[in-house]
Amino acid sequence: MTDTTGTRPAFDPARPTPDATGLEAIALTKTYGDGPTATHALAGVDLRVAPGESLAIMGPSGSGKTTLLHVLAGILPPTAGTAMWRGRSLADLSDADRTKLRRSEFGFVFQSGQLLPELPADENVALPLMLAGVARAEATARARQWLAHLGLRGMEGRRPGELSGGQAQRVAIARALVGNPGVIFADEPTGALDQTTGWEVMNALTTACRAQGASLVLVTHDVDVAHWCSRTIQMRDGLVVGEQRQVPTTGATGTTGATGTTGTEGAAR
Ligand SMILES: Nc1ncnc2c1ncn2[C@@H]1O[C@H](COP(=O)(O)OP(=O)(O)OP(=O)(O)O)[C@@H](O)[C@H]1O
Repeated sequence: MTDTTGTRPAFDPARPTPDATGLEAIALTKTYGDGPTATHALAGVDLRVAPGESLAIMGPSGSGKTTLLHVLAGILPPTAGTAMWRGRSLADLSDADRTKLRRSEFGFVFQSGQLLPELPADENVALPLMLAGVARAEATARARQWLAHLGLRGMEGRRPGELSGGQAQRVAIARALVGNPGVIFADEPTGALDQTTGWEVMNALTTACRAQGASLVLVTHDVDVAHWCSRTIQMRDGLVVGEQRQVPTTGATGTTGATGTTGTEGAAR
């Protein structure tokens, strides 16, 4: 399948490329503005996230974490370099195909506020399926299954304002996963929650990602949250400056993650 120019492969979720490799960033840079006020948010990031891998992105405020997440997810275009999903450069896709890819292959969980306040939980979760063309009855049935799976049986009809912060985040997780995406992008998903609720949400998020075989890319300031992932990278001034692999925390054992090896400069590939 090609785009209207006949030169560019269009995204076709039914036909992943044979060398499908998950997410990849090659020499990514992102500059906001220009001239003397330009901000170099990403200064050359190389990164791979394997299928099914969970990656935490940490670093001081302003180090480029959210920018990296947004460029990897195709929300923001890079200034230079390449962001790839399953061997395809996101920049090579038309806007329509990039939107299609985000809807079908990527799921998103943000700190808060991403649910539509006027819709009940089941309709919030069903929405991405309906946008992808799934009939309402089937979309709602699948949404309710996910809500039950995440411990929200009986809350399908509640609007976001009638849910606790942790319950609302689990609805958001259900919405992110209902379309069976290959990767979940999460930006401070527990940032608005207390520690206990944050633990429950991370348990739900990582368990669901593992069950689906989805990768997880998570931005956090909280080392305990990062420990739910199998790898952590540290960013500073738009660069990856360190990396640890770790045994992730799992709710099944209740253990916190133990750091395995500690990487050094630019060790993210
Ligand atoms: N839309 C924008 N326009 C201009 N500069 C921006 C924009 N978004 C981010 N920046 C700047 O880019 C740099 C990186 O921002 P980014 O939000 O990626 O950092 P971060 O590590 O996620 O920060 P935080 O932990 O505070 O959320 C910062 O200096 C920020 O001020």
